[in-house]
Amino acid sequence: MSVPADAPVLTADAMRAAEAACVAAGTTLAELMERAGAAVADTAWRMAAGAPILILCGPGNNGGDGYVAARRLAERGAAVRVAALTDPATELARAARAAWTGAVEAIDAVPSGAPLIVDALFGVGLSRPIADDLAAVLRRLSGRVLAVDVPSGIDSDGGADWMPPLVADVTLALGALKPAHVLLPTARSCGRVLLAPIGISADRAMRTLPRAPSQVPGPAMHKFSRGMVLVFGGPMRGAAGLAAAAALRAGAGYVVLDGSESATLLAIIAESDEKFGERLGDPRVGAVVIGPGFPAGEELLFAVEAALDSGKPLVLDAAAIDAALPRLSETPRKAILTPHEGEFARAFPGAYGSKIDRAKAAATRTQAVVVYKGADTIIAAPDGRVAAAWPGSPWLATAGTGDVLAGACGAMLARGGDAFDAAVAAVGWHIARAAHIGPGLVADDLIRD
Ligand SMILES: NC(=O)C1=CN([C@@H]2O[C@H](COP(=O)(O)OP(=O)(O)OC[C@H]3O[C@@H](n4cnc5c(N)ncnc54)[C@H](O)[C@@H]3O)[C@@H](O)[C@H]2O)[C@H](O)CC1
Ligand SMILES: [K+]
Repeated sequence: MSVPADAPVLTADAMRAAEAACVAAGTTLAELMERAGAAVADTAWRMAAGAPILILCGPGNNGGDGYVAARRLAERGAAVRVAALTDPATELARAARAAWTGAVEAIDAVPSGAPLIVDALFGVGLSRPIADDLAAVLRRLSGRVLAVDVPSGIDSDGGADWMPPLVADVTLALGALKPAHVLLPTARSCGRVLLAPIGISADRAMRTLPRAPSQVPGPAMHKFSRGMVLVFGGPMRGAAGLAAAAALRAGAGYVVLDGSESATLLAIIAESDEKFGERLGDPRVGAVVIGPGFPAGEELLFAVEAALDSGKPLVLDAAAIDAALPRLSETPRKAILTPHEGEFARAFPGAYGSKIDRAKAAATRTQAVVVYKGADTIIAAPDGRVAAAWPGSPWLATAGTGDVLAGACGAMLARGGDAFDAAVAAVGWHIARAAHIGPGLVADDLIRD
C-alpha cells in the first residue's frame, strides 16, 4: 500500500468544482474522460503485460472511463472483454460506450474473472453501498484488480465505512486523490494508489505528505538558533525522556528536560529544581512540550496554564490537551496538539464526519494545528490546510512512539516558521525513521543514532 507524495486530495464536491473550472477554461468533459480513459488504458496495459483484460463498466462516468480504456486497449491489440452492469446513464458514458465497437456482456454472466480486472463500476458518484447481489457477483471474480478512481463500493469522501467487494491491487486516482485513498478502513482496499493528471487544477489545501526534507543545519546555525526546546517532565520519567531525546534527534540545538534528575541522552540538560515557570521566561526557548508522561492533575494544569501565559509555541500531548482546551483559542499562538484516537474522542466528543472533517473542526475550534494520530494520521491547520500521512509506518504501533512524535514536533516548532509545516515535518521525520528501523522497532530505537 502506498500513495504518491505531496499529491492533492479532493472531496467529490471539490472534484466536481475543479472539473467545472476546467470546462469553463475550455476543456470539454469528453476530453477529460478521454484523458482519464487513456491513463486507465496505459496502466492496464502495463499491468496485464499481454494477458487478457476484463473491464467492468458501471452506469456513470466511471463506467465511461472504462469504455474509453477498452477502446484504446483494443486499438493497441490487447485482448479485452467488457461487461456492463446496466446501460449507461450519462451522455458521456453513452458516447464512450458507442465508440467501443466490441461486445458488451452482462456482468452477472461473467464466469470467473481474468488475469486483470479493471473496476470501472463506480467512482465518486456512488451514493449508497453496492447492492448485495452485485457484491456477490464481484466477490466471485478472481484476478489482479485495477480500480478506476476508487475501488467500487466505497464512499470516496471517506465518511462511510462501506467496503468494496473487489480489493484493488492498484488504484488509479483521476485528477486528484480522494479522502478514501488515505483514510481507514478504505485505504487498505486501494493497494498502490497512482495519480493520473488529467488537466484538473487541484487546489493545494489537502495533500499527502511531502517527501521528508533533509534537515542539514545552515552554516551560520548555532545550538540556540537551531531551536531550544523545553520539555515539562512528568512523573513518568521514561515518556518525557523519550520526548526530550526525540527533540534533540529531530534537530533541536538545545533541550531542557525540566523536573528530572537525569535524561536518556547526556546532551539533554536535565533540571530537577522545578523552575519550569522561570524557564518559560527564557527568550531562547522556541517551543515547550507538555504532556508526555504527565497524567491529569493539579501539577499538569499549573504547567499548562503557565505555558499558555508565556505565549511560547506549544506542543500539547495526552492530558495536556484537555487541560489547555478551555483557553487555547483565546489568544492566537503557535500550537500543535497530538491526540491519538481516544484522546481525540475525549477532547472533541461532538466531532462528526470523516477523520479529515473531524480534524479540521478540531483545528478550527482550538485555533491550533491538530495531529490526529493513527495509521491514517491527519494533520489539520486552522486555516484549512490538511496533510494525510497514510500509510505511515506499521512499526510505529508500539508504546512510546507518541512521546517521540511530541518531542519531534517541539524540535520542528522551535526552529521557527509555520506550525503546520512544523507538524508535517515532524510526522514525516517520525515515519521515515520508523521505516528505516523496521521490524522489532521499540520507541527507544527512534532516538538512538
Ligand atoms: N471529476 C473528474 O474530473 C472526472 C471524473 N470522471 C469519472 O467520473 C466519475 C464520476 O462519475 P459519476 O457519473 O458522477 O458517478 P459514478 O460513475 O461514480 O457512478 C454514479 C452512477 O451510479 C449510480 N449509483 C450510485 N450508487 C449506486 C449503487 N449503490 N448501486 C447502483 N447504482 C448506483 C448513480 O445513479 C450514477 O448513475 C469519477 O469517479 C471518474 O471516474 C471523468 O470521466 C474524468 C474526469
Ligand atoms: K471504480
